[in-house]
Amino acid sequence: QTKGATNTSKDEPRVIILATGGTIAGSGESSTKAAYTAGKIPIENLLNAVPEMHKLAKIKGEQIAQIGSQDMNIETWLKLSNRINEIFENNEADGVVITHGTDTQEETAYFLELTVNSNKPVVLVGAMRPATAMSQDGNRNLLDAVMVAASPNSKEVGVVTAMNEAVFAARDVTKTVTTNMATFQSRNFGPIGLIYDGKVSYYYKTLRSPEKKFNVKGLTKLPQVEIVYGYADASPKAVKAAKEEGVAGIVYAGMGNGNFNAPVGEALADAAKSGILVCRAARAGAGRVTLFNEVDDKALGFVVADDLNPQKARILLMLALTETKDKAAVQDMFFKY
Ligand SMILES: NC(=O)CC[C@H](N)C(=O)O
Repeated sequence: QTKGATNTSKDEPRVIILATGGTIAGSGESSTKAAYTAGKIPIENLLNAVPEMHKLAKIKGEQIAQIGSQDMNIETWLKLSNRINEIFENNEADGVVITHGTDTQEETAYFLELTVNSNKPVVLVGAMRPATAMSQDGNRNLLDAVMVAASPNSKEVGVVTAMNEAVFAARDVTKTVTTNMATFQSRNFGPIGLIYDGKVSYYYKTLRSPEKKFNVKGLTKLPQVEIVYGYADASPKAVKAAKEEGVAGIVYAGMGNGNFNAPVGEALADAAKSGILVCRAARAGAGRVTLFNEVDDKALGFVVADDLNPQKARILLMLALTETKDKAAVQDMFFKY
C-alpha cells in the first residue's frame, strides 16, 4: 500500500517511490566495515532518512520488493512495469523513482524502457555504500533522484538511472565497477545529463526508444532466453544444453565483434536451424556487434545485438519473442530500439 504522503500544495510535483531493496536500503554492522545485507531498510525509513526531498515534491512510497537485485526476476519486472503504467494512466504521479540494487539495475531500467507506455520520468537509483556506512551515498542519490523525477527539465526523459551526479539513458547504462561509487557508465555514449547543486541539466536524448512499447499486461512469464559466454577454447556444451532445455532464444556473449570458435559456431547454427532465435552480442563492454563481419549471419541464421550488452540483448529478445519469431522483424528491433 501507499505510505507517507506529506505535502499538499496543489502545483507541487508528485513523485511515487517504488522501493525494491539493494544497498540503498542496506544495513551493516559498523560504519567502516564492508560487510552488510542489502534490502533491509523498509521504504518508511527511507522516506524519513532524507527530509530534504519532501521539499521538492509530494512523495509517496510503496514497497514492491525487498531484495538484493541479484535476486531480481521477471515476476517483479512485470509487477513494476504494470504498476508504473497504472500510475501514469491514472495520473497518480508526475514522476516515479525506483530504489534498486545496482547489480541488475541496468536490466530493470531497460525492461521498463521497453514496456512503460509513457515518457514521463522513471528514475532508478541505488547506492554503492550501505545506509549505515560512513560517507554513504544513498541519501544524496535518493535526494537527487527525487529532484530529477520532479524537475521540469525531465518531463519527457523516460526511463533513466540517476546516481553519483549523472543521469544515464536506460538502454545505455551499465555497471562497470564492482565496488566503486562511480560504477554506472555508458561506455559508448556517456551520460545524457549531469546533476549538481540540486539541479539537473540534460545534454543528449536517446533516439532509440520504440514508438510502440511492448505490452506485458496480463503476462506472468516471458519466453526463455539464456546467455552463453564466449572465450578461447570454449566447448559447445552450454549451447547444446540450452537447446536441449528447449529455450526460445540464446544470446551469445561473443569475443570481439561477437565471434565464436568453430565448435560453438556449429552448435549455435544448429540451434538456429532448430528454430531457436540466436543473437550475437559481445563480451567486450563497448561498441557494436555488426552484421556480416567475420560471421555470415544470413547463412547461419543469426541476428546481432548492435550495441546492446548481452544482458540487455536478452531482455529485448525475450520481449521481441512475445510478438514474433521472425528473424528479420527481430533484427529490425535490435537496430531500432
Ligand atoms: N550496490 C548494490 O546495490 C549491490 C547490492 C546488491 N548486490 C544489489 O544489487 O542489490
